[in-house]
Order: sequence, then C-alpha cells, then structure tokens
Amino acid sequence: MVNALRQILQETSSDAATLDSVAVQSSSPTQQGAFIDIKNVSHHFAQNHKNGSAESNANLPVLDSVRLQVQPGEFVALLGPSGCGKSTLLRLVAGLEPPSAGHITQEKQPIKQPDPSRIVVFQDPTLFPWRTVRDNVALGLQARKVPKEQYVRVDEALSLVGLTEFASSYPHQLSGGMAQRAALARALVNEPKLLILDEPLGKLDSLTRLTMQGELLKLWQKAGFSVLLVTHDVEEALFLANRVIVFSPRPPRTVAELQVDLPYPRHRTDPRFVQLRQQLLRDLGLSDVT
Ligand SMILES: Nc1ncnc2c1ncn2[C@@H]1O[C@H](COP(=O)(O)OP(=O)(O)OP(=O)(O)O)[C@@H](O)[C@H]1O
Repeated sequence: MVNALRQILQETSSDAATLDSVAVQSSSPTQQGAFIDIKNVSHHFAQNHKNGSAESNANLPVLDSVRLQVQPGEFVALLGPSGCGKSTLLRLVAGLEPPSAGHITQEKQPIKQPDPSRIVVFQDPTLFPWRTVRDNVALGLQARKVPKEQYVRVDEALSLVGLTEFASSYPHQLSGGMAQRAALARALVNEPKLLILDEPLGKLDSLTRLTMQGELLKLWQKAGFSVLLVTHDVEEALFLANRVIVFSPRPPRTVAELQVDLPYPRHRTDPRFVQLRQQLLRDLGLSDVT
C-alpha cells in the first residue's frame, strides 16, 4: 500500500506534468488520448539466490522484445497468465521505472518519469485514510500547486463518478466500489491522456464489478483518453476494449491479438460475444474450462 501511495504521489506531482448511472449525454470525447509506442522493450529484475552459504545474483527476464502501440483514444486490454509480466509493462509505460532495453514513447517523446498525463489506477484504491474523499481527489492538483480556481475539477470528477454526496466522507465510510470510484476520480481530475488500469475492478464483488465496467465504459467514451487495461477477466476485456492482446507465460510473447468487432454497448449474450470469448479462452489455453 505504501508503495502504491508513493507511486500515486509520483505520478500526480511530476513537474512535467459516473460513474453515476446517468447516461452519458455527449458521445464526442472532450480530450485527445495519448499515442503510446512500446518498441522492443525487454526488462529483467535482479534476484538474489542463496545456495547453502553461497549467494549469487541472477537476472529474472520478465519482458522480452515487447512491441505494442496504443492509438489515441484506443482501449487496449492485456490478458495473460499470472506472473507473465503485465503489471511490469504497465509500470514501465507509467514511467515508474525505465525498461532494461528498448523504448517507450508518448507522442514520440521518450517516457522517462511519471507524469500526470498518464495515471495508474490499481486494484487497491489506496486512498489516504486521514483525508476526506474530496481531499483525496484533490491530491494531484495540490501536489502540482494548481491554482485554487481550478479546483472546480475536483467537484466535476466527483460528480462524474457519482460521489458528490460523499465528498466529505472518509475512506472508511465508503464501500469497496465507492472507494474505487474515488480512486478513478483522483485519476480523472488530472485529465489524463492515458489511463493505466491494473486490475482496477479485481477486488470488487461480481455485481459491483459489472456496474463499474459499464460506468468505466461511459467515462472513456465521454473523456476520450486512451486506456491500457490489465485484467484476468476475459469478459471484462471483451466488454470494454477495442483490442485485446493475449500474452504467453513469462517472458510474454503476444500469442493473439483480437480487434473486437462489436459495437458498444456490448451484450454478453450476443452470439458473436460468446464466440470471441471462446476464442480468447482458447488463446489462453483454457478451452477445457468452457
Ligand atoms: N520488483 C520486482 N523485483 C523482482 N521481481 C519482480 C518485481 N516485480 C515483479 N517481479 C517478478 O516479475 C514477474 C512478473 O510480475 P508481474 O507482476 O509483472 O506479472 P503479472 O503478469 O502482472 O502477474 P499477475 O497477473 O499475477 O498480477 C514475476 O515473476 C514477479 O515475481
């Protein structure tokens, strides 16, 4: 949790930079999404091994020559086995650490550090327990010393996620879904060009998760940012993404890339949806479980 909070502060304070159930009024996006280019990115972690009394250092290869582009306004989902390196790739795109080899650019500029134009939302909402919801959402603006006149964005973000009435509440007074909405509002207040979502709905109960998927979709359609989502949920990927990338076990290779040719809103019982779901499960090597 401490690391995640530190990451949030890093992202929101860099110098460089509803979910309510009401239907989205306008379908024209309000901003331009980021163009992300991941070029031949490899990454390894140093690991200490103890053999008896001897200790040796070895590298754990996690990513190997990964290539991937996210077009402006595109919603890309990454699926793959646990431990294959999906979160590591997200951290590199966020600028939280540099890749061991290769390059990642945003609008053709190298990503060298966290930036408010790229915000990560984690599985845990990681709200500061001693701050109200409003003060948690305002964190990025405060850290960047944004003039007070612009704090109207905090109320706009809270309204977007349906938390206006809970602005003065503390995190312990929120449900899991509400806390995750607050985390999304904290991201949105920075008007990101890329939303990096690392299993953001993974800890929610299945009903809240379905609701939040619909709401996330509306937010994306309204705001126009690009999205890079890691999920273990095949249906979630198909419900949300323009494109689904399936990774192999570590170090991940792209074993499948699916352009989802279904209009929004998608219906899980649509025969084409069911067909694509089967295809992705096969790509993940899980056809036996269907
Ligand atoms: N900071 C680190 N130091 C050493 N090894 C790490 C570090 N972070 C991740 N790893 C290792 O890198 C590999 C990939 O981890 P990563 O979290 O990227 O996988 P993942 O695909 O996101 O997994 P999951 O789906 O279970 O969240 C794992 O073997 C993990 O143990």
